[in-house]
Amino acid sequence: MLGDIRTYIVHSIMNWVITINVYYCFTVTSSSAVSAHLVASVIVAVVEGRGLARGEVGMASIDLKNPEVVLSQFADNTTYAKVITKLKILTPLEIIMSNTACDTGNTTKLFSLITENFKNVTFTTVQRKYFNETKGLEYIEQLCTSEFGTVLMEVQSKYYCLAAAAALLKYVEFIQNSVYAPKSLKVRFQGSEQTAMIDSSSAQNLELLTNNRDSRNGHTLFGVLNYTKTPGGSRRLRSNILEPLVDAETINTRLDCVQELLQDEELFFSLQAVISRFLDTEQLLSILVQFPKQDTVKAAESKITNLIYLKHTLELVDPLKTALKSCKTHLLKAYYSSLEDKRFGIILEKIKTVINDDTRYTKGCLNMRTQKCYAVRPNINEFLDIARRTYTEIVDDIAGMITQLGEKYNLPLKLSFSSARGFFIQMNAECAVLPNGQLPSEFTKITKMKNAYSFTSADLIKMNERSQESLREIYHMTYLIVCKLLSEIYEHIHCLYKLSDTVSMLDMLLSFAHACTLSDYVRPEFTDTLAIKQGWHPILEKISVEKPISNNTYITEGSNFIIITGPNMSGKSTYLKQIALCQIMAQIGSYVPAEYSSFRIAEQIFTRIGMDDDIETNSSTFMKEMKEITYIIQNANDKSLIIIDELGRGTSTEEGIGICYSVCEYLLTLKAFTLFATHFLELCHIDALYPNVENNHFEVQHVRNSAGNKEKITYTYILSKGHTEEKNYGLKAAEVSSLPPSIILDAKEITTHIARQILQKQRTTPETLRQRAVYHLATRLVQTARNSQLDPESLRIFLKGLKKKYEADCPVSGQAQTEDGQ
Ligand SMILES: Nc1ncnc2c1ncn2[C@@H]1O[C@H](COP(=O)(O)OP(=O)(O)OP(=O)(O)O)[C@@H](O)[C@H]1O
Repeated sequence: MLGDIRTYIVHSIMNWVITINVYYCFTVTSSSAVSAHLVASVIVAVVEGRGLARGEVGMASIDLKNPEVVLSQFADNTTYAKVITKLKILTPLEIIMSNTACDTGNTTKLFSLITENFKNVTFTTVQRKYFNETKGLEYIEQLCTSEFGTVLMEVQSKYYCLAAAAALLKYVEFIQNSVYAPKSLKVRFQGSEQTAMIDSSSAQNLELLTNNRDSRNGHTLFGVLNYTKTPGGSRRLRSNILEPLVDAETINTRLDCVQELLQDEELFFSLQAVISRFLDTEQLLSILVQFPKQDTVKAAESKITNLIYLKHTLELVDPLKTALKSCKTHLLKAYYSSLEDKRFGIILEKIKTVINDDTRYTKGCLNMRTQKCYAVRPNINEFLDIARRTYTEIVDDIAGMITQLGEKYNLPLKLSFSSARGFFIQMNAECAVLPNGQLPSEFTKITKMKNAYSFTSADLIKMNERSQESLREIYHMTYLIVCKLLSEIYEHIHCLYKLSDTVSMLDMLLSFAHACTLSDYVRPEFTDTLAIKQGWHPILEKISVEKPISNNTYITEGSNFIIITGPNMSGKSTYLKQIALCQIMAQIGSYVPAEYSSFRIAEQIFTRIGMDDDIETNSSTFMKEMKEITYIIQNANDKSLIIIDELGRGTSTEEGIGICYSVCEYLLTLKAFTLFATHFLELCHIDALYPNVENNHFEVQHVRNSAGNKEKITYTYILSKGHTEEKNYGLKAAEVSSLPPSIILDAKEITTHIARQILQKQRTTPETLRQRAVYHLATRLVQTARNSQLDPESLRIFLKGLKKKYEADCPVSGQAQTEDGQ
């Protein structure tokens, strides 16, 4: 009987309510809402060792939307680059540190650096006593689910991350006004060695998540790859882009999946259809594992909502299994088996004993309100059934009243609902003829939006209150039933961790496959060589109408330092970024924009790009350059990929060349793969001293106009061997710009004059003549040595000796000068 009434009410409300203000109390699942998912919700506690242990840092973080505690502990250098990078990746909402880190007059360097780098993040200090490793261990023993219990072995003697965990969990329970249920959290220890490190300024330079032009648009690597359907999927993609994998086997396992998804269209579409119906499973878990300290109506309503979400989520397990049933690759099969966990079925069965079969997650606040109101099966609580009958009658009365009012005033009135106003009346202004152009005085709180009037009446306000009152009763009684139900299913709930992991991973892999279908990407291989055949820039492809010009890349251990030259606007920066982006794409398990590609796994990716001043840290262009290059020098190793796009441009030419030269020489001592773009053509000659240096340049074409008197540059964006032969290309680029012709003419004259003066001076000084002779001799010797049958080691020793001699004879400022003064 009650079931019938309920069905009747649901239908009648649906018929009467025309306008429903859509309000998702849970995060919506469309990809357009991605930015909303990226809103900061992570709290991090950081603590540093004291005395001899200074530099040893412990971190613990938790995402308020995901019940997973991530612990890490590592030794950092004096610039605290690792801490800052890790924090930037986490994009925290709040950072917690010990009050002893900022004792008056005794602020630690780590504290100053964090506050300097995270000016917009809430910063909280708590007493040092809360950073207590014993308490931390207790917390983890108590809260970590048995499935992730092995973490205890990993962190047992890692005092700093345990101390950070203690402060973090205490603090989060305090601010959330709730406690975590025993054995309910996933706790993970994250060693820094499992992922490649990309520092935050490189992430910015490469436009991984945001671009320098507009933080909202999707012209970023994230934008290129993000076709995820769930908030968890987009979060996973984001974190993978910032921290790509370094284990070729894991990457290949992912690539196998992407390949299968691309080859099996049916699998792709059926999987995507199921995945897109999932809600934010991590957030759901996060709420389910917390017990509110106080029972408020809001808390009650939220628990009921989440139980409905839980039912919705569990009902998707079977369709997901069906979609995965015939898959072939290892990872997809593993996900299929993880779904065979019996606990999904057990929880769902238990839920169904209390919750109506047809109760489900629906969009729209009134729909959800109705679902919550009638969620519990009839005959479980007699008083609940009576309260729901009362509610039904009130809603019926409200609907009847609106019909009567419409007839009374002969107006096309409609009943509407919003979470803020409750029930209210709406009327299309165009369909109504108002006496004296005014609404009857009975109507109050009138607002007009476009062509629709919204208003209420004193009676409707009273009825709204009554409906709210009876709803509160219903929620309260439902809440008690739901709590009892949840207490029965708690022991099984941790299978949801597996599910959320499966869903977010599948979502990300589907997203990679989706991106591939829109452009011809290729599956990367992992070898000792970075070889890209006809690769292109994925973000440029998204922005431009025409497909970008593609280029080859070939870097090996024997030829690991590539100097790139070419006029302004010829495509150097684009090419450098394209290589780093392809490397990241490959290391997260995505296909890459190329005809063929092979990568050497990079443990770190460094970039130095751009000429902007950093207003935030009050650094000049030059200082910013120096800071970035220092960071690279301090942290790079043989497995790094280093991209340097112009260096030493913020100071005088001679000093700039000097800096570039010495930086190159340092980097040449590493086996890192380095790409170095420069306008200092003097640098190109370094290949004479180092056999592992290679010169490449971007070609341009000169086209004369029909009268044959004016030359125009055409950019080919094609990379060729050797260094550029172009001269005065700055002036040529300026000609294309809107700089007035008179200024350009002046500039040309001055340039010619200065060049002539320099040449004159160089030709005449005995020192220059000597240097030139040494240079030519050195070049010839190198060539002879290369042509000889010397084995690589002897050749290296020979060249090193030669270099020393050359340096002694020929100081840096005069090093690479050739006859025409270049
Ligand atoms: N491969 C390409 N295909 C098509 N267009 C390209 C390509 N490379 C670059 N471009 C276009 O040329 C513009 C300039 O390229 P880029 O900034 O890479 O030049 P650059 O050589 O680094 O210039 P500068 O030396 O002045 O910094 C880009 O904004 C892009 O629109």
